[in-house]
Amino acid sequence: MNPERLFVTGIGTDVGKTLIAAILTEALGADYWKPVQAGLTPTTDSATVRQLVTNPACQFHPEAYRLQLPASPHTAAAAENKLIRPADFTLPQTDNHLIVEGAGGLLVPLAPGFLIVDLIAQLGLATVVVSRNYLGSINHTLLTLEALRQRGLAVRGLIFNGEPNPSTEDFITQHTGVPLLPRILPEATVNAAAVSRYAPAFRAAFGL
Ligand SMILES: Nc1ncnc2c1ncn2[C@@H]1O[C@H](COP(=O)(O)OP(=O)(O)OP(=O)(O)O)[C@@H](O)[C@H]1O
Ligand SMILES: C[C@H](N)[C@H](N)CCCCCC(=O)O
Ligand SMILES: [Mg+2]
Repeated sequence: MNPERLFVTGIGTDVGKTLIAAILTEALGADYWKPVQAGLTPTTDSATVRQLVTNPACQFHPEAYRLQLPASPHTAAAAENKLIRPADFTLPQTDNHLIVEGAGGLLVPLAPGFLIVDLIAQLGLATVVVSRNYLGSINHTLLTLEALRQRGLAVRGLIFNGEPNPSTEDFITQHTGVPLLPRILPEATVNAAAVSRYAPAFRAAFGL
């Protein structure tokens, strides 16, 4: 069976990509890679996923760029007199399933003329899109899905995270025809137990 190689993107920053990357990593027993980490304190996304995952099959690959400033990666890089180079991004060597987490949303800049969406295309990965409900999230979700469609990039599934909103979710689903993966509810505590609870539904969704 071909391993799943998925890029977790979202409709913006703070929508739950790291939580969902942890759930996918746990569910598939996958490797995890965050190519660009902007902001190192209080913690990194890779360290967070490490804490949330208990499946011993999971391996963690080092970031290509670790930048101090919690800002857009192009800004965080400039603050350290660095320029992010597309050639520095090559997929980690593994035969395992691989979950890759972006930074912010799809059109976040890494360098002049090089956005997160260009990185997805360069790596040749299918996407998982995370949407979180807030007023304005319909527009952000449709724009994200349209940008992927225009570039011919595959969507393995859309995940609604947080407080459900049936009217919003039904419109997005019907308008785009995008496949859905299991939804994530608001969790009182984001911890390994919560991640483990969602893993079986995701294993089933991936036919595992
Ligand atoms: N379903 C949920 N229930 C409770 N808290 C959540 C849920 N989803 C996300 N959070 C919390 O919301 C915050 C932002 O989530 P997360 O860090 O996963 O966002 P992100 O999309 O990965 O952001 P970034 O662009 O910085 O990588 C975190 O504190 C996370 O624990
Ligand atoms: C610092 C933050 N948590 C993310 N790592 C980067 C978010 C970049 C957003 C840029 C933008 O869309 O304006
Ligand atoms: Mg994250």
